[in-house]
Amino acid sequence: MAERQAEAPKKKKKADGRESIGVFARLKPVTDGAERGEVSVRERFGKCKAVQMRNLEFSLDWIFKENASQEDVYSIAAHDRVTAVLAGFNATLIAYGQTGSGKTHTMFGPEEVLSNFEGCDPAAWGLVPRATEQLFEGLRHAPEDSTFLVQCSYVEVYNDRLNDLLADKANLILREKPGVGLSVEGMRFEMVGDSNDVMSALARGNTKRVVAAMSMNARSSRGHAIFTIYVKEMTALGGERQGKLNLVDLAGMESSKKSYAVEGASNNPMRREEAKNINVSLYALGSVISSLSMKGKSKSEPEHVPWRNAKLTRLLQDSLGGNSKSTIVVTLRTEAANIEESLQTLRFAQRAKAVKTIVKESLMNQSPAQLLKQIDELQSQLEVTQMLVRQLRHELDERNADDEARVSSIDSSAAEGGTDAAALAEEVRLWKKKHRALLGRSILHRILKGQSVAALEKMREESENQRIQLEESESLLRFRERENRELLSRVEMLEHLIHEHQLVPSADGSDGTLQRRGGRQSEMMSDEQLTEETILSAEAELQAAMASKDPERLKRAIANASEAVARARAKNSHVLKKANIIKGGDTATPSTPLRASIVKQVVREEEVTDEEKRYIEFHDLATQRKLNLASRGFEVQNIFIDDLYEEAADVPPSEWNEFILLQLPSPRGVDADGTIMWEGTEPKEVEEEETKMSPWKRRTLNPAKRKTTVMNYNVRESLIDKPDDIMEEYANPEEQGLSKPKRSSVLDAHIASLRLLDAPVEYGDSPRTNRSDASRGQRYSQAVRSRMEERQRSKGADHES
Ligand SMILES: Nc1ncnc2c1ncn2[C@@H]1O[C@H](COP(=O)(O)OP(=O)(O)OP(=O)(O)O)[C@@H](O)[C@H]1O
Repeated sequence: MAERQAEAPKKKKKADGRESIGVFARLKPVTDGAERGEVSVRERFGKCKAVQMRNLEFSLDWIFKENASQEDVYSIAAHDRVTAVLAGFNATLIAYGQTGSGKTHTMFGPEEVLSNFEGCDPAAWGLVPRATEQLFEGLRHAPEDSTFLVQCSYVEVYNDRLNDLLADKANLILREKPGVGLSVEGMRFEMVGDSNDVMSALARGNTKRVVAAMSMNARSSRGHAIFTIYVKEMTALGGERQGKLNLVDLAGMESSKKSYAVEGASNNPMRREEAKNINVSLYALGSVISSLSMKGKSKSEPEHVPWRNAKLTRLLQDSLGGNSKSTIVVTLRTEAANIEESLQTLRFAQRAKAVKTIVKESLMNQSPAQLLKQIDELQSQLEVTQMLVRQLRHELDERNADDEARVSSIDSSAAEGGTDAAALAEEVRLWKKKHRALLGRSILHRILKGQSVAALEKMREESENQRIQLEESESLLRFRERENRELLSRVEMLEHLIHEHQLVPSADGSDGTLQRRGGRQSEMMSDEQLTEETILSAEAELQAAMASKDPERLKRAIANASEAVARARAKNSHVLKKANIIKGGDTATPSTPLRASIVKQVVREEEVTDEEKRYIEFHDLATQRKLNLASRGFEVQNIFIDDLYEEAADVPPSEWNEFILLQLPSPRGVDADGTIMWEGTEPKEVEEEETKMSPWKRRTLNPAKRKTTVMNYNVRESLIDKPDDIMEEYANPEEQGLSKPKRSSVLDAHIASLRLLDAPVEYGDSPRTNRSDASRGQRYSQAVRSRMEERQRSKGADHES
C-alpha cells in the first residue's frame, strides 16, 4: 500500500444530532508531460488536513495525496458511514469535481472493476464495491433472530431528466408524499443477496449511463448517477428498521473551451445541451450548499434553500439537508492548467464543510398495534411461566418431604446398624445433588419470569410514549395549520400592496427600465417598499428581455437585476465593495514560500504529545473561524494556519480565541471614505506606553503586523461572465430546443444564485444587521408570478369586453 494514512478523523457529532458533512479532497496524479500547478498538502503530526493552492489554504477533514490508495480513501472517508447504515442510519457518499478529475475512479475504480468484478484485483476497488463488501460482511454477523431485506436502485439525472438505469424507463417523476417524503415514481428496486449481485446490477446500469469522449476525459460521464442500497432489518418480535446508503457519482463541471477541444464536439448540439445541463445543475448544487452553510450563522438565517432548482438537488435534499450522515470527496486535478477549476472545487468543499445535517437513527419501528400484540404475547408467556413456577414449587415441596422421609429412614436404619454406612452416605449425596439441581431450575424459571415482567413493563411504557407522541404531533399539526393560515393572510396583504404600486414600462420600453404608475406615490413609499419595487422591476425586465431574444438586452437585464439585489443587500447586510481587498498587512508581499514537506509519521492517539495536541486544538479553532467567514462569503487569503500557529507562540491557549479573532476579524462593511469597518476590535496603532497590554496583543493590533487579507467571493462574475453557453441559450431558447418552463427554471436558478451569492456592493448606507433576503426572495418571485397571472387575466377580460 502506497501510503497508510493515520487513523480516520473522528466526526464531531453534537448532542442535538447535528453533524457536519465529512469533506475530503483527493489529488489526481498529474497527466504525463503536463506542468504541475502550485499545490501542496500541509501535513503535521501525521495529519493531512490542509491543502494550499496558490495563496489560499483550505482545511478539510483529510487531503488524500496523489499516492493515496483506494483502501486509504475508503477507510478514512467511508468506512464509518457504512457501519452507520448497519446501525439503522442513512448515509451518503458523493464524489464532486472537475471533469476527468477522478470521481468515477474514486467511486468505482478503473473500468475492469465493473466489467470483470470477480477477476479484478480488489486493491483497485473504489468506494462502492468496498462499501458493498462491508455491508454484507456486517449482515453475516448480525443477530440470528434478525432477517434482512437488501435492495438497490440506480438512477441517472441526465439533462435534468430522471432515468432508471436498472429498468428501461426514462423521465421518471419525482413525487412528494406526505409522511414518506420524496420518492421516484415507478423506480425499480432490485433484490440483492451479495456483493456479486450488487456489482452486476451496477455494471448493467452503467452500460446505460451516457458516457462520451471529451478532451478532458476519454470516458466522461454526461449525467449524475445515484446508486442506493437499502437495508431493512426485521426482528423475530416484529420490529423493523431501515438504513440506506446513497452512492453519488456526479458529472464534472465543464469549461466549454476545454471540453469542446475534441474535434466535432463543439458543433454537436447533444454535447452542448449536456454540458449546459451539467453546469446548471452543479450551480444549483452550489447555491444549495451556500444557503445551507449560511444557516444558523446569523439571527436572520435564510430559511429558503433552493432545492427545487434542479432534479439533482431535489434528489440530494435528504442527504444534504435532512437525515443522513454524508461525505463528499472532492477530486482535484493538479496540473497548472486546471488550478482555476480546482480552486472552484475547493471553495465548494469549504462551504460544504460548514453544512450540518440532522442525523437520526431509524429505531425499531413498531406500530401501536404491533406493540399491543407483543404485550398480549408476553402476557400469555408470563402466565405460562407463572404456572411452571407454581408447578415446580409444588414438585419441590413434594420432593423435599420425600427426601426428608427417606433421609430419616436411612438415619434410623443406620442407627440400627443393619445397613452398609458407606452405601447410605453415597445415596444421601446423590439425593442432595438432585435437590440442588431442582433448586437451580427453579431459580432459572424465576429469572425468566423477571425478564418477562421487565419486558412487559417496557412494552407498556413504549406504548404509552407512542400515545403521548401521537398527541404531541397532533397539537403540532394544529399549530402549523394556524401558522400557515397567518402566513397566507400576510401573502395576501403583500399581493395587495404590490397590486397598488403596479409598475409600467418606461416610455420607449427598450432601455431595460420600468417606472411606477403615478410618480407621486413613490414619495409615500418606505425604503423597504422601494427596494422591493426595484427588485420587482428588475425581475420583470429579466422576463421581458428573455422574451425579446435580444442577448444584449438580456445581459443588461441580468447586470441590472444583480445590481438591484446587491443594492437591497447593501441596505440590510454586512457589505464589502466588489474587489475591495481588505488588508491590514502588506499585500505586495509574496505568499509564504512552500514548506519542505514534513516527514510523515503515523501516530496513535495515546502517543500524541502535548505539543501536538495543542497544535491540533489551535488548528481546529482557526479552521472554525475561517469556515465561519467562508460561509458568509468571505475568502481569507495569504493566511496559513501553520504561520498563525508560529505567530501565536507566546499566546496562552486561553487567549487563542481572541488572537484568532484579531487575526481574522469580521468585516462589517466599508464607510464613505472606503475604510473598512470591523466587527469587534478595530486595527489600530498601539502606543508604546501601553505596556500593560500583553506583547502578542500589542503586536497583533498593529495593522502593519497584522496578516489579515479578506476578500469577498466575486460570484456575480462567475455566474454572469463564465457560463457563456447558458447566456447564449437564454438568448436563443427556441434554437436550443428549450421549452418555456425549462427556460424559467434556468433563470430561477440564476436569480436564486444571485440572491444568495452575489458580491455585495457598498452604497454608503450604514450597514444594518437585519437580513432576510432569502425569504423576501421567495415573496418577490411569488409576487412577480401572481402579478403576471393577473395581467394575463385582465388582458383576457379586456379582449372579452
Ligand atoms: N487517483 C487516480 N489515480 C490514477 N488514475 C486516476 C486517478 N483518478 C483518476 N484516474 C484516471 O483518470 C481518468 C479520468 O478519471 P474519471 O473517469 O474517474 O474522471 P471523472 O471525474 O469521473 O470524469 P467525468 O466527470 O468526465 O466523468 C481515468 O482514466 C482514471 O482511471
